[in-house]
Amino acid sequence: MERLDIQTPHKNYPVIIGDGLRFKLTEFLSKSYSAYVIITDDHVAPLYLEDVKTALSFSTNVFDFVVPAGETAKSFATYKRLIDDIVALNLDRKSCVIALGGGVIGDLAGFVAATFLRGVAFIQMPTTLLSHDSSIGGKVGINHEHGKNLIGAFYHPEAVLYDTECLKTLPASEWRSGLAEVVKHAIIDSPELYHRMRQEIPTFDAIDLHTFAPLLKAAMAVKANVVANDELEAGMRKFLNFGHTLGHAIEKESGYGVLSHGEAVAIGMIFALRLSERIYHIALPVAEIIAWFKRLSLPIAIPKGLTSQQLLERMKYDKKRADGHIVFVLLKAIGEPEVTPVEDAVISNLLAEFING
Ligand SMILES: O=C(O)C(=O)C[C@@H](O)[C@H](O)[C@H](O)COP(=O)(O)O
Repeated sequence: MERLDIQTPHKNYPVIIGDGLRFKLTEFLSKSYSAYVIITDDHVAPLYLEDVKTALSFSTNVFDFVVPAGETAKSFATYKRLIDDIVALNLDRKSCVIALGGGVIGDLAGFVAATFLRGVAFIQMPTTLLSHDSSIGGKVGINHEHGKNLIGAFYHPEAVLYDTECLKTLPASEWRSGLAEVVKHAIIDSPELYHRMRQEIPTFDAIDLHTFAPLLKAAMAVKANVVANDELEAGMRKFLNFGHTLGHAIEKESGYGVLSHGEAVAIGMIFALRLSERIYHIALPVAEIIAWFKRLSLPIAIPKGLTSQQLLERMKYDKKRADGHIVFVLLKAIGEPEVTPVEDAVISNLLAEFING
């Protein structure tokens, strides 16, 4: 079992990583709660919900809510349904929400926890590779018709319990999605971690959980360190958004679920690398990264049918925008991200080239 400690000005909490944590969940609860509300989805529920309920069987107040799997669950409609059902239970403020699932469930359940009775305790139990990222740092929320994650809060969990046994049942598409964020953490962190990952995960087929586990922990440590230094995204936390400015626009414009979050971020990273070269007049190892992404089965091109105008307009809703400009996380070198406003015309020209070539 491994442990990372997240320390922020507002909250300290542990991230526990290990096999079979769902069976011993109570060992990691720092206190008991008046009720437990498990929120999960219809892919995860048949696999792991009963295990978690069994671990909580000492309590007579355990409730579970199962939502449809996928990004579309991060909606006002699903949020309202959950809040209506939870309010009807007449629970008190000593209740605890448990998010059992991937990034969508963590964001949605976390937003329910942050807003029900102005905030109740919340535990993240990530079950996917992607949620190595989203479960840490307290970003919770839902999507809006204008874009991803536009409604939300910073609301930390009491603990993150990452049962790595759940990764064994993940489909390949979920592995790809999570892999993109693992790789992102290396690219923004340091040449050392980037080279280590390139060597140790040369291809998608070469991944085995045993050798991958230390890399996953290294990616989580990058995230933990950034969050500890900039809890509310006033500065360096924006670096974690590398690839997301275009990635979120692609996800939204192609229709949630067509590409996974990680796949859209992979394309966004390639675009941000090209934009970095253009704006800073530097050479980055873009060809090397493209070749690596291809071996990892990650997409590198904008899906057919999307136009530069459409993506530009969508990016205008990005949360990083400032003073009328779309803001990108660019790279001066591997491990040297920088937050930079970019003129619409520059984005638009490169998008057109990216789409056509
Ligand atoms: O935790 C963060 O900060 C991140 O930006 C991590 C991202 O990888 C993650 O996808 C996040 O949900 C995006 O946040 P948003 O603020 O752009 O909605």
